[in-house]
Amino acid sequence: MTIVIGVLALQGAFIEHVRHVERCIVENKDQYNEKLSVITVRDKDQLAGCNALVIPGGESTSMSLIAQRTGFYSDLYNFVHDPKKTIWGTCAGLIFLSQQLSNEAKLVKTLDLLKVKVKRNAFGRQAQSFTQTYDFSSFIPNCNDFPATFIRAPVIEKILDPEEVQVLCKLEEKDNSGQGLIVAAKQNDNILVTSFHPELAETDIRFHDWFIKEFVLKNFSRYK
Ligand SMILES: NC(=O)CC[C@H](N)C(=O)O
Repeated sequence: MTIVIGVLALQGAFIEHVRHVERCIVENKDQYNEKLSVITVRDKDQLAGCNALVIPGGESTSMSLIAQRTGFYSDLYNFVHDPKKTIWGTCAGLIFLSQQLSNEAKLVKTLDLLKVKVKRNAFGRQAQSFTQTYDFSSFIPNCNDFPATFIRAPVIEKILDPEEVQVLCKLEEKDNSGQGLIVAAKQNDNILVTSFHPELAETDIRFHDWFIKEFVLKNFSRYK
């Protein structure tokens, strides 16, 4: 049996995720206890064959509109709400998964999964995009120098259910209310979200490797 990781390919930076997962499979296969493959997902049939789904960065309004217009929204909704499935949303993917948006909420019909309130474009416009090295070693072993790219990135403003949602990374910068900016979190043990783009760290596959080991493989063995 092969575990299939799908990357939602309606819009946005999906190919970079596919390449990172492919590299993990080639370079780290000896460390994985199951066979893995990666596919792009554009329809119900492709989704049906997946154990995990990565929702990439891009534009959450477009992603949601395309999903609704193509009739794919309800299949996506059911997939992400199934605890047997493993989910990772980056940037627009995080927005698309969230329950509440604090700004421009009417523009995005979300998948209503992640129990948080999110602020879109929290760092400003495209020109304020940046890449910075962060220490993620509190949740990814030995990963103290990861280049994280933020592009019109959202932040998590509020955790709506602290029992289910755990903050993984909070930046020291503060928002208007003096809160640190939450840029990575997990819900239960099968849902990961990041404001930034680990798939844009050109030669660095540590984040994707950690997602595969910590989320995809563990969640698969939980329901085996
Ligand atoms: N890089 C990104 O995914 C940007 C997200 C975009 N600002 C949105 O609201 O969907």
